[in-house]
Amino acid sequence: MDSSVSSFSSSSTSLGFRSTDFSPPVSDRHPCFQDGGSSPMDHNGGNGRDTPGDSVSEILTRGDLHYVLEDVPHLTEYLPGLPAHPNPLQDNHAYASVKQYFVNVDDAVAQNVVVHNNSPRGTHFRRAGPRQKVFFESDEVHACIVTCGGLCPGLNTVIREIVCGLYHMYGVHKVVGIEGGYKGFYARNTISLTPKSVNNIHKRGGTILGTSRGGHNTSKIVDSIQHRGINQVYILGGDGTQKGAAAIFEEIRRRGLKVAVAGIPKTIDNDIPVIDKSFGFDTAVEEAQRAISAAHVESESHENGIGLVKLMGRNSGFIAMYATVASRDVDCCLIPESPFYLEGEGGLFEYIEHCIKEQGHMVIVIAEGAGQELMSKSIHKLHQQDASGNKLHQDVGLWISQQIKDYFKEKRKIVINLKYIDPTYMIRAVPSIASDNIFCTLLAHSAIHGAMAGYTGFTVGPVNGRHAYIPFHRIIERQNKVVITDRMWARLLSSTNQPSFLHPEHVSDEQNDKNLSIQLVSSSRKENHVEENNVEKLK
Ligand SMILES: Nc1ncnc2c1ncn2[C@@H]1O[C@H](COP(=O)(O)OP(=O)(O)O)[C@@H](O)[C@H]1O
Ligand SMILES: O=P(O)(O)OC[C@H]1O[C@](O)(COP(=O)(O)O)[C@@H](O)[C@@H]1O
Ligand SMILES: [Mg+2]
Repeated sequence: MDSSVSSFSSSSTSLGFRSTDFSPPVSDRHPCFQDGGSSPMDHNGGNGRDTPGDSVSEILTRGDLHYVLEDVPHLTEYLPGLPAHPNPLQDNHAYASVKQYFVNVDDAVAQNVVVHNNSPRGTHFRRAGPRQKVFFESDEVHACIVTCGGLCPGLNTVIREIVCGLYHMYGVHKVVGIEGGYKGFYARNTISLTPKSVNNIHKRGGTILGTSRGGHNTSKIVDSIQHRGINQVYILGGDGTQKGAAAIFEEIRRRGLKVAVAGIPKTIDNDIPVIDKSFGFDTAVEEAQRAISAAHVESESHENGIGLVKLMGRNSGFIAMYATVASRDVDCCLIPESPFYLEGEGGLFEYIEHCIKEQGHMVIVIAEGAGQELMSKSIHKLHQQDASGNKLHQDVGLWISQQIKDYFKEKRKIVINLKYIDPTYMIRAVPSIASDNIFCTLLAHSAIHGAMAGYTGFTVGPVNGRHAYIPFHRIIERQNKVVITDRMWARLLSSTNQPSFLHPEHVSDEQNDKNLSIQLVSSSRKENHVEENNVEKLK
């Protein structure tokens, strides 16, 4: 068996806000495995669940060897009489021949696949994929798709694949697009989406539906869903959007509606936790290479040339980090997770001077959220937010360009040639690359299979390479950040040779241990050699 997918096979103790007893074996009891298809049982056997309507955020099941399943809700929890039907996929000419096409009902994806002898089995998520039984008949489905937040390469691909997947796999013909993000539910008309109308949209950047920030009014949105007779809601968006999706799901459940809510995580910042990666991220990193290459060419062609590239990354520096490691033309990468300082020993200016003296040029990549604290010390600006409540950053690229120019002109009397490239919107407005298109297709299909099978209140995404249904609360409880004590940041430090920017006076006793590993790498880089045992500490 694949180490990242396991099947639950023991009796269990129920814990958490709601609980599930999986004994006897789930596969005997789950409606998806029942022939009649109209059992009133709930999706885990009608046992141990709280009464419908309770505010629930966690569904935990525990098993042998500390197995934990963090499950997602199912429509039958609050609609216990809901009939199940055979999955029409079994008669689909393309899929009928696939051996074991339907996933086992108790298949789960392990969050942690690195194990030791006797280590606990740990947290698992329900494996995504088609089930033998569905809880919607094809002609009953009225699906809608909405895209929210910032743009991201691949949005149109996901839209296309939801429409085509519903149509071709499940015979669903009623799919509408909500225009302009969440507010479109109550302020705009819907547009009909058919395989024909979406056929070529994956070749375009952006979203054919439009997007927006702000405007999330839960009751107006659910009123609109109810009045339009929509029963499957596919929501594409980042952390803010998934919070909104969670609120919509809770309200739908409170009203007792037969409506499945499926989230598809979208953000080029890659700041969504649990999942391996968000779609469009690879495209953004690829596109960023063009800007970095241009910066490199410019910097190499001028005396004391400095190419400075600003990349997106509000709170997380993944794009900057991956673009840097991929390119190898970058001498310094600055991200929000790794504070830096400008002047003095070990500071940015000293390193820039070292680079231009040694190489004659250098390339700096800076994430938009980096250095914000430094900047606010020198520029006094009111705290501003966008319509969704996200903090609006000041332009760190412009600011740091000016700081570098001023320092070398006034304090070092060195003429430098700095070219600032800001491709931030270019890297997210492009169409997705082929690998992201495949990723988007799988995400769309996983979401469709989950909704058709009656699951709701979930976000779909890859966990250790396997698609899983993840409860909303796990997605929205925190943001994914670059861990500067992990190996990837060490790879970056070793590739750029940049300093760690750990100013001695900023290293508190409490942080000493954490920072030690970074300092070790920083000093060992001078010998062009990173000891394996130090790298181990970076994990
Ligand atoms: N805590 C929240 N509760 C409900 N809706 C939210 C919340 N945060 C953001 N939203 C809504 O989600 C949408 C997108 O959020 P935003 O933060 O702009 O982008 P992203 O989803 O990409 O992070 C907006 O319409 C916003 O109103
Ligand atoms: O100018 P906009 O459209 O608000 O977008 C800017 C933001 O969008 C992002 O690219 C992605 O953010 P979201 O995932 O929240 O959409 C951020 O890196 C950036 O700060
Ligand atoms: Mg966001």
